[in-house]
Amino acid sequence: MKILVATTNEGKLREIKSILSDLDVELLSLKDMDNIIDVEEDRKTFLENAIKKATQYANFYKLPVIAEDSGLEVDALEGYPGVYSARFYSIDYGGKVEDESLSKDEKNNLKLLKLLEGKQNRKGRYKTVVVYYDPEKAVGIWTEGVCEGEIGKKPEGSGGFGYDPIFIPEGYDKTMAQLPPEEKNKISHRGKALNKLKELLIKIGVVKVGN
Ligand SMILES: O=c1nc[nH]c2c1ncn2[C@H]1C[C@H](O)[C@@H](COP(=O)(O)OP(=O)(O)OP(=O)(O)O)O1
Ligand SMILES: [Mg+2]
Repeated sequence: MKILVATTNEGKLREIKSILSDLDVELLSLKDMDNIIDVEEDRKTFLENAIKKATQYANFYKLPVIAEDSGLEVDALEGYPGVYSARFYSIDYGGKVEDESLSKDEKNNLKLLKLLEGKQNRKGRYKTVVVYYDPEKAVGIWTEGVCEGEIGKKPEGSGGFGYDPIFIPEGYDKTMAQLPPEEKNKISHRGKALNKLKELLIKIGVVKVGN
């Protein structure tokens, strides 16, 4: 069976495909589709945004879909960036970063480090909500994952994506970007949520293990 991994984020796509690689399914990406629709993520929670992405993509492409909404919540910033994580650099909270020579991820990380300058409490966590939705069978499942950690003082490492160069997982003394992908997938919010989803999909007979 085919499942569309409906994300525009290459880093997420890579990790989702790797974590689900033991399933007997063909994982498609938006690049395999003839045309790409844009889903506005205007909801207040990861769950609502993930449901919106999963249902809109699934109903448009008439395929079972896995979609995800995730982000970083920082205690000293009242939980920001949260659902604004992808476009944190461009929102009013904490000011905007307009240096067009930087990538979106670099602008997000620069803004976060600036807002945390001199702050003792650097605790934060990655959160994700993953939604599986099959419009034909009217099956919808969602799972969530959290990875506790803290924000480092400067970017380190070249692995992963997004906030990984400044996110130090609990129990580690290096950033997520300094961990090999398989190690990140074992401890990450995404790995936890997708392994829960895998278990449920196998339990209800939607997928099997083995290629
Ligand atoms: O493991 C992660 N390591 C580092 N950063 C991460 C991670 N997981 C989410 N993040 C950050 C990246 C992005 O700035 C935001 C997700 O935003 P989010 O809207 O869910 O994804 P997105 O817009 O990149 O792609 P899409 O919506 O098409 O799935 O949180
Ligand atoms: Mg997004």
